[in-house]
Parts: sequence; C-alpha cells; structure tokens
Amino acid sequence: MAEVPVSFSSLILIIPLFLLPLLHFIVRPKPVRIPIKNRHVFITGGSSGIGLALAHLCAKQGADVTLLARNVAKLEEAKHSIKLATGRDINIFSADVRDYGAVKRVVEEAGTIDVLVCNHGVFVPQELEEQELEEIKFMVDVNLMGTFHLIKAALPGMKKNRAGRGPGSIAIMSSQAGQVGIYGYTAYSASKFGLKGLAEALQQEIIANNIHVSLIFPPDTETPGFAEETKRRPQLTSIIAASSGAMKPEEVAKKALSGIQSGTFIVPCNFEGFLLSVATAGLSPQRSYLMAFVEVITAGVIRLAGLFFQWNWYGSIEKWYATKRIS
Ligand SMILES: NC(=O)C1=CN([C@@H]2O[C@H](COP(=O)(O)OP(=O)(O)OC[C@H]3O[C@@H](n4cnc5c(N)ncnc54)[C@H](OP(=O)(O)O)[C@@H]3O)[C@@H](O)[C@H]2O)C=CC1
Ligand SMILES: CCCCCCCCCCCCCCCC(=O)[C@@H](N)CO
Repeated sequence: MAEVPVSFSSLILIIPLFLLPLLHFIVRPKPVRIPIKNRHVFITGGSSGIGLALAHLCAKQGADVTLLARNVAKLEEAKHSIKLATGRDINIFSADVRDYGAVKRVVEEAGTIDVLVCNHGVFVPQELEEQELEEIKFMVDVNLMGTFHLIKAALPGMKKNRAGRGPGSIAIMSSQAGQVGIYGYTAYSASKFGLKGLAEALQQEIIANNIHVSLIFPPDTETPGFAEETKRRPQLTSIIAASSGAMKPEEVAKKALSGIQSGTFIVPCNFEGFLLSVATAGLSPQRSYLMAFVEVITAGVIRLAGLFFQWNWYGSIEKWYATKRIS
C-alpha cells in the first residue's frame, strides 16, 4: 500500500486550517465593542501624562469625562485645557486613592460610570536594599490598594445600572514592568504584577454583568511623572528599560483607548510590548482568535527570544558591577 506523503508544506497549511476554526470557537470571553461617545468615562490620574492624554481623547470622541487626582490646581488646568481643545466641560474631583472613604464619596457624586480607567500611579525606582520601607509601601498602597479602592467603590453602581447602558469597562494601567521584573523596580513591579492577578480574577467575576476588563502595559512614556523618575533612576534600570522604545503619552492613550473599545484584556502599546504580551500570555483570557493563533504557534520561539533578552540584561548587570568594582 502506498504511503500518504505528508510533506512539510502541507502541514503548514493543515495546522492553521484546523487550528483557526478551533480557536475561533473556544476563545473566551467572546468579542465585544465598547462605545465611548456619550458615555461616562472616569479617569484617575487624569490631570497629568497618560491619563490627561486619554481624557483629551475621550472628550474629543464625545464622552462625559470625570477626572480624579489629588492636586486641585493641576485638575483645574486639565479641565481648562480640555475645554479649550474640545469645547466640552468635564467634572473634576480631588481625592487620594489611598483614602477609601474619599474615593467612595467621589464615585457616588460622579454618577454611574460606564468606563472606569484606573490610571493613577507612582513610581520611585531604587534597589530594594536602598529603598525605605515607607516608599515601598507608598507604591503598593497607591498603585495596588488604590485600584482596589476604586473598583470596590465603583462596581456596585456599574453593575446595578448596567441594563440599558451597554457594555461597561474597567481599564487598569499597568506597565511593561508589570509583565517582567526589572532591576530597580522591586516595589513598582510587585505593585503592577499584583494588578494582573486582580484583573484576571475580576474579569471572571464581572463578565456576567457585561463589564469587560482591560490591562494596559505601556513602556517608558514621556510624562511629567517620568521626567521626575529619571532624575533618580538607577543606571541599570534605564539600560534594561531601554529594551523597549519610549513613547509619547498621546500615543499610549490612543493604544489604550482602542484596547478598551475592543474589550482587549492584555493591551500592549508598542512592538516590544506586543512581543511581551505574547511571551507572558500565560492563562490570561484572549478574545481574538488571531492573537490566540499567534500565541500558540510562537510559544517556543518567543520563549527563546525572552531567554535572549535575559542573557542580554544579565550581561549588562555583570558589566556594570565589574566596572563599579574597578572604579
Ligand atoms: N510614564 C511612564 O514611563 C509609564 C507610566 N506607567 C503608568 O501609567 C500611569 C500614569 O503615569 P504617568 O502619566 O507617567 O504619571 P504622572 O506622574 O504624569 O501622573 C500621575 C497621575 O496620577 C495622579 N495620582 C498620583 N498619586 C495619586 C493618588 N494617591 N491619588 C490620586 N491620584 C494620584 C496624579 O495627580 P496628583 O499627583 O495630583 O494626585 C497624576 O494625575 C501610572 O499608573 C504609571 O505607573 C506605565 C508605564 C510607563
Ligand atoms: C520576547 C520578549 C520581548 C521582550 C521585550 C522586553 C522589553 C522589556 C522592557 C521593560 C521596560 C519597562 C519600562 C517600565 C516603564 C515604567 O513603568 C516606568 N517608567 C515607570 O512609569
């Protein structure tokens, strides 16, 4: 009996032929579109950097925007600049996300939220051994606990009033340092990695309420916060972080908004971020069967690429400590 020849090239055709329909069938949660126009978008840390750029973008697209941050002068300035640029009035509230009572009062006063963007964040890079415990706690309290406070305060209203309002979204601003640990970011990375666990579990809890979670992972972004950060960033942190190209806040805001609107769970912002999202896909939900296909097909080779990055980073660390010992 003649053997059926299964050539390499026919395998290349057969695998996608079976895999794509299978992935199309199994990816969960199912794809969704989240509108922005005429919807209430609540952005924390919206008075500066990425949050401010996102607020401008949402206002331009006809959303009712509310901002929360601490500094009143910066909030007023943001309100003024958005009015000038878009002609739209926005609401501003001053509160510290570490204060649950204050957050709850603001959320109640602001009215039902359709899209909650937890973007506030603080970053003070330093080696763990040098960093004061107080500063470590500060980052965890603002970045991680602050996000818990917001979601806990906003969720009952978002759930209760969802019927008739269309799909809702909870978007959380992480960082590429929330996908891979980086020298000088022990506390910051921990606070941002924590957000991933929160987001994955939360999505399962609120999918039945038609609320969709997006986790956004920007690289270094040229914001006022970043300008402050670079003043004291360890050299090695900058060297390793430079593996991913820097972005402007407006570019990050654009990626973030399109990720939110497509209900994408993991939202990368640049090409390195795309590689990172494939490399760290783990057991995160994936709505796109095409992205799922890329993840499945490239799993081995992307791990190899990740190992090369680590090889390069450990090389930099070795070199840096060697020159330090000489001087
Ligand atoms: N810039 C970067 O390189 C990157 C940033 N990110 C993340 O993006 C987010 C925004 O960063 P970026 O735009 O650079 O930051 P900025 O420092 O420019 O702005 C931070 C915003 O958060 C607000 N904020 C800070 N602390 C609190 C608090 N305790 N309570 C309420 N609001 C607070 C600030 O207002 P106020 O001080 O008045 O409270 C401000 O509006 C952060 O989560 C950050 O971790 C992620 C990757 C890279
Ligand atoms: C296959 C694997 C691909 C790997 C690509 C790797 C790129 C990693 C770069 C990490 C950059 C971290 C920047 C953090 C920015 C930030 O959050 C601070 N500026 C504080 O705001």
